[in-house]
Amino acid sequence: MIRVVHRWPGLLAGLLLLVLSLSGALLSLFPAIERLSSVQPAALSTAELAERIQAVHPEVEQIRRRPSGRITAYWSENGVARAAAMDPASGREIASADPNPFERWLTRLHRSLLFDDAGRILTAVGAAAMLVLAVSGAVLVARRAGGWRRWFSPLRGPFAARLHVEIARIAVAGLLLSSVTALWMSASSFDRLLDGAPSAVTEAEGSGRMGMPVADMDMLKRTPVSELRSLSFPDPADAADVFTLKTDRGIGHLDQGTGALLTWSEPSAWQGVSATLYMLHTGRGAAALGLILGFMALGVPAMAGTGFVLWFAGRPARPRIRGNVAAGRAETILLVGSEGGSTWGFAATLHAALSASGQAVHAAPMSSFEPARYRQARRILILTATYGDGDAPASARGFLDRLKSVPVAAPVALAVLGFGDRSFPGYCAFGRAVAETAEARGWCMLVPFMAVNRQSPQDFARWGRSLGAAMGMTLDLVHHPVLPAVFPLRLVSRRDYGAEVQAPTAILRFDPPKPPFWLRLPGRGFGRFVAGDLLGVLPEGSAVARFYSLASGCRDGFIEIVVRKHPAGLCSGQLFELQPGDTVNAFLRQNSGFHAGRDAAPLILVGAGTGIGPLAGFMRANARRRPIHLFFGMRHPDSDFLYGEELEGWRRNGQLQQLATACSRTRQPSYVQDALRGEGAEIACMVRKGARVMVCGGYEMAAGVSAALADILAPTGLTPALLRAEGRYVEDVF
Ligand SMILES: Cc1cc2nc3c(=O)[nH]c(=O)nc-3n(C[C@H](O)[C@H](O)[C@H](O)COP(=O)(O)O)c2cc1C
Repeated sequence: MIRVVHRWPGLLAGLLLLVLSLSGALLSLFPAIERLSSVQPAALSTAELAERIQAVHPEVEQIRRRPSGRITAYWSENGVARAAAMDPASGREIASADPNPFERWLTRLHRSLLFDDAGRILTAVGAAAMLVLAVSGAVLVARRAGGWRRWFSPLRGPFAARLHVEIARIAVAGLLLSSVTALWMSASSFDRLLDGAPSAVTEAEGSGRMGMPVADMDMLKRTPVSELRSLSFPDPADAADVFTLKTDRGIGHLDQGTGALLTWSEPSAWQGVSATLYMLHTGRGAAALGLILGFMALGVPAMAGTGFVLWFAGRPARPRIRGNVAAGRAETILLVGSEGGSTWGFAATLHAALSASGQAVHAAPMSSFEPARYRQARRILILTATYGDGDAPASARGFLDRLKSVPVAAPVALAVLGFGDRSFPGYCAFGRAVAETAEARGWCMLVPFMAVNRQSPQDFARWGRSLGAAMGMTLDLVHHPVLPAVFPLRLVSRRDYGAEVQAPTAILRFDPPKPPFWLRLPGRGFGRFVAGDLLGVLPEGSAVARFYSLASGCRDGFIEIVVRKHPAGLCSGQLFELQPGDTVNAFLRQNSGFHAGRDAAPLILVGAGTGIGPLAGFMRANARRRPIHLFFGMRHPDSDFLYGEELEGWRRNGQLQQLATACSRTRQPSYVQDALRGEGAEIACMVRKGARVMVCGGYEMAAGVSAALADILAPTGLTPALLRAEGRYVEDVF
């Protein structure tokens, strides 16, 4: 919803906002230039200033001081009205008082688009659109960063999206201030607010006398020029006329014969607020702030450009769902938990099938779960993937906690379909946890939980049939998976290991693809990556990708993975056949849960076999020499010591502090968990001091490492579960 609120004002008012922001940024320069070029009188009183100017121009009618300090005098000469900027020290003219024609034109453009009232209404609409964009944009930035406190946390994603958010982070405060003050000024220019003109000065009887020199008038002597706004002189032919003095503190009338203060009125609170808002918007009186706001306004063209690119590029990972009914009107609520987008494709197929049978269906991410909004709902269908160790995918964050806390919506039945991969130990574990929690909370289940393996259209169709039966209808779900956008990667080198120990393994290095700039800008390129992210490889003859942890980051200039050949593995078999120059179709998937991070905390890396891949990437990227202890398990050092030479080099130059190996096919077989126990005291000490543990490898190895670590940490009162909760124990397990 908030995204829609952000998108449409931006698209509709984009051009108007460009004109307003660019003209505003240019206008912000004038108060600063004027301030620099004005002579600032030192401790001068209004009486002295008026006397000096009157000495040169006896017919002076008014003296004005601008917030920049510039003094302008107005007088008539032979019946002709004259005005000039004056030197307060000499009372002489120093420059023309006429505003720069370009400034005048720019001001009219900014205030009214060179039209009158219609233009002013349009600029007010522009200011309102800017306010909506700034508020919704701030909420979106906070969401993306993971909370308001993480406002400046590092970003990932397409270049255009990152640039858009980076600029917004800096500019949003200025844009909020500019749009609120602009709205106030528009409203007051239409007399909507109570500021109006300064409160009327009541006429007071003067003495009827004339001729007192300005230099002798007490009130003028007591008013420093720095507080002066204007001083109007009385008509020399009219004894009843008075001096009018306007200062920062109020307005008064002075008797021209005695200098006595006849009336005095101070500005109301509204006028005070109005003057402050005017100053904040124009920078008149606060030139430095004006320059800062002007600079922030320059972010608007950049954000408009990147915002348009993002809108135009759309979200390729998520298919468009046509005819999505509002949550409050739908009988069927379809909640989707997805990270890579493929589950959204299944949801779109289900949505289309149910809509075709006349149902009103609302599809939304699981993170938006809000039963109170589902006023007409009769059923909630949940389609969700599983990630990591039974974790929720990105669009389902917080769902389980919410399910546990909201009251059960009695007439609404629920069904859960899990998407996963049987090769993971926690097969569809998150979907299963959702179904179990719902049942335990007392939700009525429409059909029992079912799992879809590797995005199987057959599994999906089977679930559709049982769902249809429960709903008393025929539901044929024919799903054609949408293939991810893949890039051909060219193999540049390969190193083979492990044949002698029945573990054929290869380190494959590919050239990174270089799609053209116009594809990269909206995020349709290969993307930026670091070690620990995933390479999705699409084998020939299959629509389902296999994922490999990356052993390199984009700064290395190549893409590297470690592959073990499985006896009947389609993908590993094809990868193993590759020779330099051959290509494979692949795409990038971020895996932020398994990044080494940029902090200086020591790392304890534990890996076996191909699990060394991302760990090698962490060491290669360890330019700052943070302490890294590696525990590496292999079969035999003569056969599958992956990265053996590099490890030696990294140890020599400090990128790796300590290496412990365990070999399972030597005369004294040992495993990484044994190596860990061997150095238990040192590990416990490092963990107590803040070290982070990262484990990569097979499920059994990871289970053994977790058990060993539990024993090692027992005396310290810490457990792997506690460390996991703090993000100090992470696994990439396969
Ligand atoms: C990094 C990663 C971790 C995964 N972890 C699991 C898992 O623990 N259990 C499971 O059943 N499937 C796991 N899967 C498979 C996904 O759940 C499955 O491919 C799903 O269809 C992806 O849906 P999505 O594209 O909508 O995110 C994992 C996939 C990846 C890429």
